[in-house]
Amino acid sequence: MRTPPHPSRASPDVRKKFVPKTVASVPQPGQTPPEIIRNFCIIAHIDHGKSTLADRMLQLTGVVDERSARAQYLDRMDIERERGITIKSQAVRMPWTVSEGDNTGTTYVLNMIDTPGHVDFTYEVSRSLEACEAAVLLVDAAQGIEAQTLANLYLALGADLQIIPVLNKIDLPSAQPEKYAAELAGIIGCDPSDVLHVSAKTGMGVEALLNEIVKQTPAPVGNADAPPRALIFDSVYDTYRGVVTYVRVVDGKLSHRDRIKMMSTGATHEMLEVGVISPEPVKAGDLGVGEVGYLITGVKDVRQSRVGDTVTSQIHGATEALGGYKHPNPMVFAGLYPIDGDDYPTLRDALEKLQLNDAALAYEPETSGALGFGFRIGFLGLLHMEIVRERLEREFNLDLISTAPNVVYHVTMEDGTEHEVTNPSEYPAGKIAEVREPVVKATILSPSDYIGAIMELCQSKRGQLEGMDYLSEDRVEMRYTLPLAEIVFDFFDQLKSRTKGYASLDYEPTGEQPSDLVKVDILLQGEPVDAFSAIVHKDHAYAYGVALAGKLRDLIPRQQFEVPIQAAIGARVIARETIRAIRKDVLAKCYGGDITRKRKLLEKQKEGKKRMKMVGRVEVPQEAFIAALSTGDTGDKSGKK
Ligand SMILES: Nc1nc2c(ncn2[C@@H]2O[C@H](COP(=O)(O)OP(=O)(O)OP(=O)(O)O)[C@@H](O)[C@H]2O)c(=O)[nH]1
Repeated sequence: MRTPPHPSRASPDVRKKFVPKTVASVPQPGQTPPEIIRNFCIIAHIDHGKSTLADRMLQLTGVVDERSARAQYLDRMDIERERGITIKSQAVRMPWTVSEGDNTGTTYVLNMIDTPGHVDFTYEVSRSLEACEAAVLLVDAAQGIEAQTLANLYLALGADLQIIPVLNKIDLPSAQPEKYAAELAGIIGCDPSDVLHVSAKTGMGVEALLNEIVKQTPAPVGNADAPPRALIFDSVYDTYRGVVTYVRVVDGKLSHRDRIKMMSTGATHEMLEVGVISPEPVKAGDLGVGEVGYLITGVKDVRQSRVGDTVTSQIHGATEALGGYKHPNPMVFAGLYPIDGDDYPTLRDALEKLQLNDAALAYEPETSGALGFGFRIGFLGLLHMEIVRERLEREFNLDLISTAPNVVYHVTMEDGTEHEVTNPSEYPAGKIAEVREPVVKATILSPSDYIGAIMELCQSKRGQLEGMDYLSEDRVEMRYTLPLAEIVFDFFDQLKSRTKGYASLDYEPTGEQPSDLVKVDILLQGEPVDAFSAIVHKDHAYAYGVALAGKLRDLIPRQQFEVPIQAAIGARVIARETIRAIRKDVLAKCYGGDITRKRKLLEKQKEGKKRMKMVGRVEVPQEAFIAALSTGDTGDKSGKK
């Protein structure tokens, strides 16, 4: 094959041919003037097509070529890909040469931040927003506005972002662009003709959207001569490189030669690398005002590089941190126990590794009389819990039992002492003056046909209607205050089934309220089984006790003696079931004198016993724990998981 002449030695025409046009004109990291930077994010309700739109933009800007494009390029985690949801935010730098209007031909640097859409990860969305000047508000043209469309819009408006309204999936036959453009324009306060129409799937309208992003997004503003300040909006653990921290530079310059300081803790670190993602990491010397990129230090644990914190340089650093740092507090707790007790050390190591990548994950060891050694784990919400559990089982090959999830209660005793209860079995005994539980502000969006069904559901879950608005003649927004404990069970499933899947839900914590709560214990043969204790509202306690006792009666096999199952509040028994005695003679069917066959049967019976847990004298099969503790399968909290 003939080697082409080196561009510098070739004739001017040939040189043109060999120097790709884009490379020459693409501004390099650290040397990009803020005037040509556009930082934006895409916000939407779950499944409205953010990741697909991001893919299309990567292709159109040439960052990912046709060949290496794969669906949801930015969703890198296996679970993200399988479930089709985004868990961690991602940021990509894309050059875009405007193809229409005033600045046609000018190349800009777009930093796109793909955000997660689920309520559990709202904190990540709010951090990503801080790193941007504009938000593309994406709405499915066949579905219209949903609860998280609104929640995310309010977050974006709160962060002072320019909102670019876009209807997606206009290729669908069921799309109703006119209707939903009017709805969208109504909530933003723009003209329906300002709403862009795209199909992330076919790519239609995406080029026009990129031009519009350049036009509408304000350029970042910052002081280039000030000490560096950069906002951490994401932080991930990489097995080979340690913690990779994603930042948006607000002032000054972050250089790979700097030693840096985390302003919330004062911890300093050596900088090993800075760079940008495009779409794979590209090393750079510096990152200047308005730029979005990553930095790598020797840090091995994401908790030392917290989302929301400000990075500055150790020498001549900034003195004032950027606002808005908030520590994500776990909202839901559950016990996780290995089914095989020998796996406890593996579970401990696995949690340690997972925490490197998940700053919101909190855990501490706990022991249960029934389940043995395990951990009490704090999660941001139920989806977070499911994901952690799935990752533990899948990535570390563990079989786990999880106890029913519960929220954090604050208990004040009559003598004035305070207790924080994250595990029902630690509920204090004695004279209680007040119990407070967390409450949330829930927003439900639904076709107006289901108002009655939603009200009924919320009432049964101790909800308080705070307000109701019609978004259009047949869509309504309902606002409720609800105890978080009622939402973490099966509220969402019930809402979906009662509204044929049409309602959507978003919620945010709003504090605590005093409530009439009691602890219900389950006793087997008079012995309390800690794993089954639950804190429930007084009005639901009876139904809960009856349902769980009934369920355990069906799940626990008959033993050689009678086993009473009781549900009790303190010393007062509220429900009772009995498992009648049986003497199971495995040899009964084995008449005749074949001794080897008899021995085999006895051996088999012994094997079976190994999978039982002894609770007092009662043998409880693992399946009984799993089935009884599985979320939302109990009494008035029934529903599918
Ligand atoms: N017909 C059609 N389908 C689309 C379009 N955009 C996205 N989809 C489909 O809609 C589904 C959801 O798309 P995603 O891109 O995963 O949605 P998302 O908003 O990123 O979801 P999360 O990351 O979970 O918040 C996928 O099955 C896509 O193939 C579109 O323009 N037209």
